[in-house]
Amino acid sequence: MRFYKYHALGNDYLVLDPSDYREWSRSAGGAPPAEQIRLICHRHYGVGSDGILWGPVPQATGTTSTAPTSGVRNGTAAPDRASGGAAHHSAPPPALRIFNPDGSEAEKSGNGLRIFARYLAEHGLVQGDRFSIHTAGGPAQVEVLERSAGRPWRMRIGMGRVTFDSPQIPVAGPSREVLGEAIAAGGRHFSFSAASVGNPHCVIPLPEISEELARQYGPVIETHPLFPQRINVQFMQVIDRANIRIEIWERGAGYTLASGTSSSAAAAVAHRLGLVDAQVTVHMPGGTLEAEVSPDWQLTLSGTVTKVAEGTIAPDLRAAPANA
Ligand SMILES: N[C@H](CCC[C@H](N)C(=O)O)C(=O)O
Repeated sequence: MRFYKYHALGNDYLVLDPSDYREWSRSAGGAPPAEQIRLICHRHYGVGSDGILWGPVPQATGTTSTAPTSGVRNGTAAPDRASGGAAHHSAPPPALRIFNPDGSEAEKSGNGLRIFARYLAEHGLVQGDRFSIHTAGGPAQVEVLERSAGRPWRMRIGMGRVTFDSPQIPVAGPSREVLGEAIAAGGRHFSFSAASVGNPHCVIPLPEISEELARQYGPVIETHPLFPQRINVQFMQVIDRANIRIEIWERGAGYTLASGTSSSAAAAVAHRLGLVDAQVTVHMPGGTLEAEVSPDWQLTLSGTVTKVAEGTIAPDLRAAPANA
């Protein structure tokens, strides 16, 4: 039961390959039980991580569908809008499922995709510097930019098209673009915009932001009734037309040092509100990502991936106390 630990600007993940975990990959859900995910990600009782990258997911036999074999669990069963699981006859792109430390499943992860791309390349599971990875939130295009041995790799990821449409995110209420709306949380009023790059985001522009602000109001907004599938939250400070700074509270993960989909959503909202140009550097506590918004709202992210360690999960971890 091997794990491969990486971080992307301090947002760390464990890659678990289903071929190492037959009991789970052959189970009804085709993935680790939520309780095991919580345990493995636990910072004291487990290996510790901001999430699990479960892949490459075995493709359905017969037609080489590009959709993972089962839908998203505990999260938005986001349809694969890009290919709609259409069958095709070339080898399907490797599929990735993403789990948060609380056991919920996410449709997409920008840092997770960069990390999984490095894992696939290092293990000869893809060829060349350009390939795609299928996620429940749609396919992502990868380009390996730098792969020097023993140093962080740099990758560029096509994150797909951002949408501000309430039904796609989802945000409760009439169908509309969610821009500059009011929300009350924790006794305070904010103006927010919402976006999806496959997973849901609530972006709150403010003149001043801080970790304390994210930790105080993030959890209340994450679970606000406006957001039926919960939501990732970014408090955003616009520095100038080419730089923004965000503090992040992630759905199902809490406070994180960096987030690719959060960077994408924040850059897209800032651009949609006319606050920044199409190329934006996103500054986070863990480091910076370069985001680019195309005229048709396709998001591209570039950033590093650092390998931390690899090892074996001990059998007794799986029997740890229920209150872990
Ligand atoms: N917590 C997120 C998934 C991880 C996103 C983040 N780590 C990234 O790099 O995009 C969600 O439930 O949608």
